[in-house]
Amino acid sequence: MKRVLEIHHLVVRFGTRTVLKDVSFAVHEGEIVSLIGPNGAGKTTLFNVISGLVQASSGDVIFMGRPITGWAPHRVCRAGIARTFQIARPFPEMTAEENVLIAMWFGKPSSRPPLAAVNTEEAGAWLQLVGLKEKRHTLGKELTLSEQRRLEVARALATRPSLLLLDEIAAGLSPYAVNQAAQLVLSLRERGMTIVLVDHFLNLTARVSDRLVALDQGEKIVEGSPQDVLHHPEVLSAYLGERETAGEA
Ligand SMILES: Nc1ncnc2c1ncn2[C@@H]1O[C@H](COP(=O)(O)OP(=O)(O)OP(=O)(O)O)[C@@H](O)[C@H]1O
Repeated sequence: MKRVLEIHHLVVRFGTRTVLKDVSFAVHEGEIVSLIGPNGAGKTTLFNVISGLVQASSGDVIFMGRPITGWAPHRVCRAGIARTFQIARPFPEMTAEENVLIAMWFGKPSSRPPLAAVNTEEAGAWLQLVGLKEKRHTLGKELTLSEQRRLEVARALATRPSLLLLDEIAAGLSPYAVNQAAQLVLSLRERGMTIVLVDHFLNLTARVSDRLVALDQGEKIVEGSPQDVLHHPEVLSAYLGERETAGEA
């Protein structure tokens, strides 16, 4: 199976603090892989390194076989990696449709048509996919939290990525909206999209993921099927905060 993303021995330091310690894993085409771990484990930092917002101290990010370590965010996006953010930030004074049109335009630098000529039908299709077609004329600032999150996904998809990074799409949502988010991820999987997901809702990640990669305090502690990882003693211990200290009786 083709490797879309490879993380090799990634280390990130902020000053004297090492927040990612020799992390390695790979994501294959069509897979959904979730990064899990308690607060401060390093999940968002890992997303930030992949998407070019944080520089790695050492190690490599390989995308579709070529190193992209240290690339600027716009270059990473145009290479085919799109991400959503924990805090959705649509353009507030633009409609949902205009938000998607901008993303479509941004994602096509080589054959960029004038903005006015970008295809509203295609924008409608992305909005339909995330369940927002009927909100296409609603301003970004008037959408609910759940709708803004879905608009983020539509904007990310509109850049036509080969890899989608979804950061906390279910945080702060009602159980109904969490379920909608899970359905959306599953529908993207059916379309063959390769996805890396960070989410605190373990029953969402377990339900939609092929594999989980568990981090704790910047280290990868285990990876494997959701069933295996969620029952792994080190994962249970990390979530319960019951780490044993070496040397203790
Ligand atoms: N710019 C920064 N400067 C210094 N320390 C940082 C910076 N960004 C993150 N950290 C620290 O790095 C560690 C990992 O943070 P990160 O946000 O990646 O964890 P996380 O697993 O995403 O946590 P959460 O689930 O709470 O979002 C934390 O201890 C955090 O305080």
